[in-house]
Amino acid sequence: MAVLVTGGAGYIGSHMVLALLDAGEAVVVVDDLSTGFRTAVPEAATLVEGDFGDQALMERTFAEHGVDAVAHFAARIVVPESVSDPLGYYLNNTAKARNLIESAVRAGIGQFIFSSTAAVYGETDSGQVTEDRPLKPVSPYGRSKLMVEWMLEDAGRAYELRSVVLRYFNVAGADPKGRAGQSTRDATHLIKVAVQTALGRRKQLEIFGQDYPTPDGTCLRDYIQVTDLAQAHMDALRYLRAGGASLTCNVGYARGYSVKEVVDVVRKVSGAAVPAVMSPRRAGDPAAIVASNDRIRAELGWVPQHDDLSEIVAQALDWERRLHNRDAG
Ligand SMILES: NC(=O)c1ccc[n+]([C@@H]2O[C@H](COP(=O)([O-])OP(=O)(O)OC[C@H]3O[C@@H](n4cnc5c(N)ncnc54)[C@H](O)[C@@H]3O)[C@@H](O)[C@H]2O)c1
Ligand SMILES: O=c1ccn([C@@H]2O[C@H](COP(=O)(O)OP(=O)(O)O[C@H]3O[C@H](CO)[C@H](O)[C@H](O)[C@H]3O)[C@@H](O)[C@H]2O)c(=O)[nH]1
Repeated sequence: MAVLVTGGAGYIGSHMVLALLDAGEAVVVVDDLSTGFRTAVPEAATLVEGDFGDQALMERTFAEHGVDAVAHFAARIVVPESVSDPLGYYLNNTAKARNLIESAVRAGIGQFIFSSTAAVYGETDSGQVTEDRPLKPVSPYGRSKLMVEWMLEDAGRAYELRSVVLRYFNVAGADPKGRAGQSTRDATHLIKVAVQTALGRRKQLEIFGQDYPTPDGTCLRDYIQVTDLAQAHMDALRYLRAGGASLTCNVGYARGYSVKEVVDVVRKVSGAAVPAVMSPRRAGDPAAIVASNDRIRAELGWVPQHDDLSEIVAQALDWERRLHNRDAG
């Protein structure tokens, strides 16, 4: 038995690969290395370099490795890029996911875990978002993911396929043992940008908008640590293998931090000034988005271990230093 991880050379997928290997699972990664890194895949896992939408490749890989479950992470993930290249996003995130689901069904693989996103909700009020909230994504990225949720729902009714859809909130931090972290080139995520600024790799950071209807006028987000997120997938895998029915869950800590609060924590943890300038709002940013996590706790028994913004920032700083030393070396 093996678990197939698409996008396992990327930021979040590589943490899932570590969690699986730590649990003694056999792991096959399929990744085209478009934004991922060969070095992010440990030797104990098999890396197949290729496109997860290539049905011949996937069906061969499923058979060769005795795959019993798929964890599908691979995608394009930059919201503004999805606005300028929607068809590219619908191809990679939606059309190829359709092929992958079909390949899994043909191969008789009935267990599927899908990386969805809080972006499927669109604008919400500042309260906690429950999974049954109406879904009104405001970006092609969010829509490209929501269509995969629908395909899984419909395929689950028609075929022997059960899925857990995990809607991640804002993912941050790194493996506490320092084995993995976010290496994304030209990253746009707030915590990554802020720690790069703290370490002098960027001159300053921009705070996008300070006139939102939030306590300090900057956007509120729910920052979820990447190892806790990987654990949610491990809980989902156990649940599916035990025969659990298809399920959709948020993954977040049910607590929001403003952009200014995040920058202050980065200043405190790094001891650096972190120069920040006020900029206009960024297109497509909802004011506030915070998870309700009652369902994932109840249904999957998920218990977060790293719900501490200072710890998350310290991990991101540590990883950034390692990256720099590696590049410098
Ligand atoms: N980072 C976040 O805050 C966040 C939030 C919500 C949801 N997600 C979702 O989590 C998943 C992983 O995101 P990430 O932050 O690790 O991104 P990432 O860019 O680091 O990882 C994506 C991986 O998929 C690979 N890939 C892309 N297209 C491929 C293809 N056609 N065939 C094979 N491999 C392909 C890339 O090379 C990369 O290794 C994505 O599905 C994303 O939508 C991320
Ligand atoms: O340099 C920066 C970067 C970000 N921000 C602000 O910080 C907040 C968080 O922004 P990120 O870019 O870190 O994350 P997003 O909330 O835009 O989006 C992330 O979380 C979403 C779900 O909530 C999606 O899944 C998406 O893929 C993922 O990138 C936003 O208010 C943004 O405007 C800044 O002010 N300056």
